Amino acid sequence: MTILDKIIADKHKEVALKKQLISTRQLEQYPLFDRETSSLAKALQQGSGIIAEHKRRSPSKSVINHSLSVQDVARGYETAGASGMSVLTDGKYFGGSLDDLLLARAATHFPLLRKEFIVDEYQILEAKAHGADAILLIAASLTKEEIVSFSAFAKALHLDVLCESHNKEELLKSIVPTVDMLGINNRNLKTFEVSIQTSKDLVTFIPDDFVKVSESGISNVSAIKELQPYGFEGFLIGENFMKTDNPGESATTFIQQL
Ligand SMILES: O=C(O)c1ccccc1NCC(=O)[C@H](O)[C@H](O)COP(=O)(O)O
Repeated sequence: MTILDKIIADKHKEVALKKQLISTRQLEQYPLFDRETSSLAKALQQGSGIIAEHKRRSPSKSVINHSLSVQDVARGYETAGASGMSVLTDGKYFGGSLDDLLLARAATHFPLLRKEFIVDEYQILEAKAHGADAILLIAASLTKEEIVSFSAFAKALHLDVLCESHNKEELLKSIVPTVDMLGINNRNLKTFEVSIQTSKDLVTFIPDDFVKVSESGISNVSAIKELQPYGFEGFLIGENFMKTDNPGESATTFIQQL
């Protein structure tokens, strides 16, 4: 069983429990549910292309940073000129929560991605109700039919969709018209090794009408300069910023060098 299998098995149980407490109808009545969203895909094309992540810990790094307030991190990223922010909302493996998303929303106006392991439409409603502009779909844990239906559901709520892959098979099943951004995740989930070569190898299979995003293991500006000629317009960066005392300041220095 891989770490992703474990996370997904837990996620199914978590969603089933939550549904007993808060119905989809109640989620639709949350004040933020009717908020007008902004497009993360467009922001990537028009700005720095950096999606800066809030990430306290992860299966590959037990502690990254637990001492910061999410609203300070969010404000710092927005001021730095990031095109958007990824907010991890998984609690068990990443130390995140939907409250993090809500606080990041309250502190900023730029596009927010709910970074979650989505297995059910319910989580897409939660994303919208807590102020997200975009959701992540992980091809490794979804069927093609689920990618089609979840992305269509998100688009109907005016949320952008980033669908991420680790290999060619996952990428090919992610090529769906209701997906806006196709992400290549550079982290091998069996070994946790990261290599931006994965992005370079797989990008040839991405049609030009999708925004191309490279994710994970980006730790310097030269990686971005290497990836841009391959057509990447989005770059998801977590640990490199979050491991510092001031992620916003780190993002500022990084973006100024682009
Ligand atoms: O980061 C992990 O260890 C991880 C393990 C299992 C599933 C997903 C995982 N990470 C999620 C991400 O995709 C990254 O947080 C994101 O791309 C940023 O990566 P990085 O810049 O390397 O922190």
